[in-house]
Amino acid sequence: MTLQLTNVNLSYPDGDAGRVYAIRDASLTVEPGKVTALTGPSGCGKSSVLAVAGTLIRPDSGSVEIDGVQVGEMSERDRARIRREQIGFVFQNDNLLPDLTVEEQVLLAVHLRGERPSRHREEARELLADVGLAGQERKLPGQLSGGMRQRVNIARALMGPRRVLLIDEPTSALDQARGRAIVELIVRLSRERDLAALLVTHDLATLDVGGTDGADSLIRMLDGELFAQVPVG
Ligand SMILES: Nc1ncnc2c1ncn2[C@@H]1O[C@H](COP(=O)(O)OP(=O)(O)OP(=O)(O)O)[C@@H](O)[C@H]1O
Repeated sequence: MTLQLTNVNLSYPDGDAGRVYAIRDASLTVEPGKVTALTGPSGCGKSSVLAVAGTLIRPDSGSVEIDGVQVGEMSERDRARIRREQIGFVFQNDNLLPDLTVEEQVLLAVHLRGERPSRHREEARELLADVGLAGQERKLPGQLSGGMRQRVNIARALMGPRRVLLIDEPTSALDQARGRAIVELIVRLSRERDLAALLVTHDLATLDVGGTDGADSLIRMLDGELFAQVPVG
């Protein structure tokens, strides 16, 4: 499903009646099965773009569409449903709960949707095997490496019928080789599952943009503006 932002503007209140303009007239399209990387200096607005794309924040103006459906104009209740059912989030910090096993972390996503986790055990196991964690299902996060924890995070984000994957700095805690492996995993899963993936990163060395295992395109962001969606070869 295509993710499309068109002419999005976003500002936050900033002290006495001032505003800080985090996103300025930004448009981008992420096609299903493609990974678009978004990069730029700290504070340029990258996380704000993810928050708008993920229906966590309503923009001041402009539209957000998932598969042609305007999500910006939906009620908060419908936006929350879209978020639960269609959008997978992977954040910088893995947010894993220390007392839950790897399998339980992944099944938590199902539980939060109000479904019975026991019905999804097989799906969770297959997903964990797919991200390279077969045999690790009963481990606790404290027993895993940083790269393995990020894989759990990715598996959790993919539980259920996802269409869009939003990823914030997934490699910041990893060395370059492990970071590259995580980006390759995100690319492979996005292709296999036909997900529109938007990946924020500072870590250009892990992207291999235009390569067979790398991101499909790269957008640069500066002071709230997006520049050139480049399909680099
Ligand atoms: N809740 C908020 N209230 C006020 N200002 C905010 C808020 N969130 C972000 N900002 C401001 O909006 C601008 C964009 O922030 P954002 O976090 O989107 O940037 P970023 O590129 O993701 O930064 P980083 O790479 O450091 O995470 C910054 O000037 C920031 O200070």
